Amino acid sequence: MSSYTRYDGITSSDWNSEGDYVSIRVLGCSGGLSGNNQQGSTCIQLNETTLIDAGTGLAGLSLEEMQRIRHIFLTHAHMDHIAALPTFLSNQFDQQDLPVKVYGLAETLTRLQDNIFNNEIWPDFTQLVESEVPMLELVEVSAGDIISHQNLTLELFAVEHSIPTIGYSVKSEGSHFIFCADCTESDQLAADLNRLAPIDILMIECAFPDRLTEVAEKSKHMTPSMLHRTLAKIPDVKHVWITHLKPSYEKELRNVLHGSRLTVL
Ligand SMILES: Nc1ncnc2c1ncn2[C@@H]1O[C@@H]2COP(=O)(O)O[C@H]2[C@H]1O
Repeated sequence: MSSYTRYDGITSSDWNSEGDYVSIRVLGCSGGLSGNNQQGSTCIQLNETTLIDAGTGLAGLSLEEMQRIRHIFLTHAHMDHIAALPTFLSNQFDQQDLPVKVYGLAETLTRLQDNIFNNEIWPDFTQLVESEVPMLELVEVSAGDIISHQNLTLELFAVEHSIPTIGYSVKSEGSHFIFCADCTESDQLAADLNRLAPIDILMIECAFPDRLTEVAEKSKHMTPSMLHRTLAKIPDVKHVWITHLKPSYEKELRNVLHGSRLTVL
């Protein structure tokens, strides 16, 4: 039986009684640098070798666990989703089965190559850097792609955010997990989630309180009202995991985010 494990060790039995879903480990899902509960920013482990995003939550893996990661599917290039990628790659010197494959939209990969792996901020690990094979391979993916990856089927869908961003539907042995990444309310999001349903677990964000609706609209995030309106349109979801709370508003958001199928991570 698979289980869900959160970064702090909470397992599937805390979330649901069925439990027989794809194994997901949420290593981090904060919307920033969280000071209160040590939670890192976005990083979700799908299996022993595969992550979605490489935020500071990645630091929750042991060195040995990090050195087994060979696939990272990125949602977008914002820092809270890639912050740990450069130093994570440095830990791969002399390891087997290189390169690490990092998958993302063309716009995401270009931003990484131009602004991070440019031999100024960090070495260009897509080239040989004192290792026998390059440590990093950038693999372009697109919204609409369906990827068979090990025992998982990943379906990529575009979401509305301030830079090009994709969400991931992850199916495994009859279970279905969706990570919407950073996104704001849109008709397209509701339509895509209904098209992809039924959904066992929907991981979706809520970054700002309603009083900051204007900021949420400008930065393309969700408020509780936006989230509730979205969820009201997608009935076929068993569990909703709410993520990406901005640390400054976390207490305020936790006070208002309640509902029968909702869990705030
Ligand atoms: N117009 C804005 N006003 C205030 N904060 C913003 C604005 N645009 C972006 N941000 C912040 O910058 C952050 C960049 O990463 P995120 O999209 O997770 O969240 C964003 C917001 O916290």
